[in-house]
Amino acid sequence: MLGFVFADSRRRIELNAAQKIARAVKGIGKVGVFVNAPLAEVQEIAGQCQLDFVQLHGDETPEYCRAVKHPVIKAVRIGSGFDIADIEAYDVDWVLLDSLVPGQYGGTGVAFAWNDAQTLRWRLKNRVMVAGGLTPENVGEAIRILSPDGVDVSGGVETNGTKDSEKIYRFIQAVRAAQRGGGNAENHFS
Ligand SMILES: O=C(O)c1ccccc1NCC(=O)[C@H](O)[C@H](O)COP(=O)(O)O
Repeated sequence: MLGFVFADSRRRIELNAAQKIARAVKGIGKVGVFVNAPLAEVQEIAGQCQLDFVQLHGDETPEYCRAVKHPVIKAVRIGSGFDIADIEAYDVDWVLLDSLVPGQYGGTGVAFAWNDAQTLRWRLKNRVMVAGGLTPENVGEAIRILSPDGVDVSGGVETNGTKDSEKIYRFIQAVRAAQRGGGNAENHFS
């Protein structure tokens, strides 16, 4: 999947540019990343860019997620003291486990303690994606520990703030090697 960040971020993409890329891309799931955006705005952009998924990284409630007309990837931030029941309340297609860094909603470049999230991972009925500080070097270990259905990477495949095709290639190779070792993760870049 390919992610378009519409949230406040150095990676934010303008709507026109996202539409052009979305039209050109075939055979890859298109994901829009939002943080606490008004529902109407999310629906409008999702329609205009023909998004396959809406990825919500803010404080969106389970009710908000249910109201979204597109399949939802709900990011939850894993730090000390998270409540599994709160996360289980999300009846969404995917739950994305990301890192808790105060003041940041995503794209932190920080990994969370994968071992501490194993119970959560296996309690969730949703498909599970893992994010946060993944790199070509560590993604295999994250897959080995959590057996996610997908992985999501941003900063770990960048050089000087720009996506780096060589790192993306190595990341995919590392995911495939981990899949051969028993994991089943897909790739997702934003
Ligand atoms: O990437 C951003 O700048 C961003 C900003 C605000 C909300 C979400 C954002 N990204 C969402 C993602 O899906 C990232 O890929 C994910 O958080 C992992 O990022 P990283 O730790 O850099 O791999």
